[in-house]
Amino acid sequence: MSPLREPTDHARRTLPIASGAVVRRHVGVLLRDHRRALLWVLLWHLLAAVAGLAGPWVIGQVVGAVTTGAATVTSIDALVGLLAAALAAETATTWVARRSSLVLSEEVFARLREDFVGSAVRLPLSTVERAGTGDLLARTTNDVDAISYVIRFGIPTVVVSVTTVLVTGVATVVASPLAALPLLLTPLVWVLPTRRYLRLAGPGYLWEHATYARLNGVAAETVEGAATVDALGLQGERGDRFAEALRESHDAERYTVGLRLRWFPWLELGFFAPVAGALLWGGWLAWEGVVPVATATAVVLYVQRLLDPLGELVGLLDEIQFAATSMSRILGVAEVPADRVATGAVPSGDRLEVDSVRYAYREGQDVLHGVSLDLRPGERLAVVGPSGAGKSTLGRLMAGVDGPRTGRITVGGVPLVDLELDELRGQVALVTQEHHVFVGTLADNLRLPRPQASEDQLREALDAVDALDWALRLPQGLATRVGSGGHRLTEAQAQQVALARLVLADPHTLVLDEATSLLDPRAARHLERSLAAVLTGRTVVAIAHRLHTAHDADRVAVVADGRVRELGPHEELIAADGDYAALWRSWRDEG
Ligand SMILES: Nc1ncnc2c1ncn2[C@@H]1O[C@H](COP(=O)(O)OP(=O)(O)OP(=O)(O)O)[C@@H](O)[C@H]1O
Repeated sequence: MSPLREPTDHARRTLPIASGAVVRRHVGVLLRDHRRALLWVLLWHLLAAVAGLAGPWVIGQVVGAVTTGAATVTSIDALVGLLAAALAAETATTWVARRSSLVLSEEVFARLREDFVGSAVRLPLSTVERAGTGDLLARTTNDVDAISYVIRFGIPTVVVSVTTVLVTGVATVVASPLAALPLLLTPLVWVLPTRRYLRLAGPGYLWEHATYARLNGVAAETVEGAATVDALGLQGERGDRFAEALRESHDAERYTVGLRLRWFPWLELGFFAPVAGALLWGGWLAWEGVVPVATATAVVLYVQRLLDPLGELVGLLDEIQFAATSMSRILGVAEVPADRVATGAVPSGDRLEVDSVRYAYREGQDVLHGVSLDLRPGERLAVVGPSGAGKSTLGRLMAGVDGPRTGRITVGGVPLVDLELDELRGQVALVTQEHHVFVGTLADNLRLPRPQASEDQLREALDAVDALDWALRLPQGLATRVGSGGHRLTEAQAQQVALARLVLADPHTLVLDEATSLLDPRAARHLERSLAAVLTGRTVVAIAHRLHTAHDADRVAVVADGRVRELGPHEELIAADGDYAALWRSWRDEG
């Protein structure tokens, strides 16, 4: 039983899957947008199929002439000449037809891929985090590959096969409706098993795809966390997870292979029954003199000509079914609702305000319960509290990464989620330990927040974070390629690049979440200097996991159980002798 018929927690948390109707509509739009090219492709294939009809007809005439004794050398020569001309015409039209359908499928695939990339890069961060990278990775790789195969090879084959089957089928019936009767055997044998197969294959393939997503997720997580796996000796545990994900994939593949195995024998029967029927029935009709030998021969050859295209079509039906589920997964990415809608409102001032904010990662489980905070421009606010209290969540909301479930977080009176992302990043930014260096030059990496920044501005930003020296010493200076496969930057250098980007983005408010805690102490001290340079003159919310940073702040907010318990300057909170004073004493005593 496929687990997707009863959605599991995993299935609920993955990205959406588009319905069959959406997939059909989208395919309709794709075909409509390429209808001119499609019409040409159909026309060429039609010509090729018509040219292909001449062969069996000529052979039928030769057999008829020989068996009735009416053959002369001249008439046979003329027929063979006709056969050669028909073959040449078929070859030429088939070549043109195949070429035009390959060009069409490449265009359709390119469009689909561009649409998908467009939706994928617009996905809200919180959605990607909740779904895990595995699901998105599987959609970008396995699903795109499955569709690519069907579009590149499937569309041309379907067009060729359908036109050949239709044209040849019509020619068979026109040649002799009576001799063509065995053609009916195919649908008779196919209908029921194929309906059953198609009904079960859709959910089966969806399940199979979901298991690939899990497998990709486990693989990506293991590679990303390789150092942790090594340090904590988690090889066994990761191995077990792989085994479990593989087992599920194996079960899903077994299920779909089982479906195919039960369907294929009926297909085979449907192929060969009309050929055998046409031979026996046509032979008998000719023997009895009901139809001429030439016609019976042509009909048998026509029916036999149907075998290849029908075989291709049926083989593809399975691939198309598989690709249709991939298509639902790819189109599903576009169904994720935007987590912000820019209203065009312009903030008046730099004041960040948090008003009665609630937030839940999972429905019905709030982790922030009505938080309110008013940041004074230029101040430094430390947010402290026990682990799991909601500090990082509050930080993400204050930086506009996620929107609150209820309540408002505004800058200059405008909710953060009403701002364009570019505009938002110029107002407030989150600084974490994650600092990805993208593949490209160092200058490309620095220009991400400000594509128009001049070389001098890049140097100034690097200088501000004390990184200009090493940057200029790189093999090609700022033009050095960095990121995966390029010049390797150290952790501290990568963090400095991230800080220099902040200088270029120039937000008035920064939310710092444990910015330096993963570095070795020497690098951390150096980085703290760089960080201090970036912080100067800005409003700062520091998610303080070590209390000494709280001591230096203008005000301290104590967060516990998703609520702000205390708020005020360090000295005042100590004097009040509440939660903060207790935390402070225990930290000082440990120190
Ligand atoms: N991505 C997530 N999905 C579901 N729950 C989450 C997620 N991130 C955090 N939580 C939960 O939200 C609550 C608040 O977590 P948060 O990380 O904000 O606390 P914190 O005070 O920053 O803790 P720490 O100091 O340990 O980082 C915790 O109960 C945590 O388990």
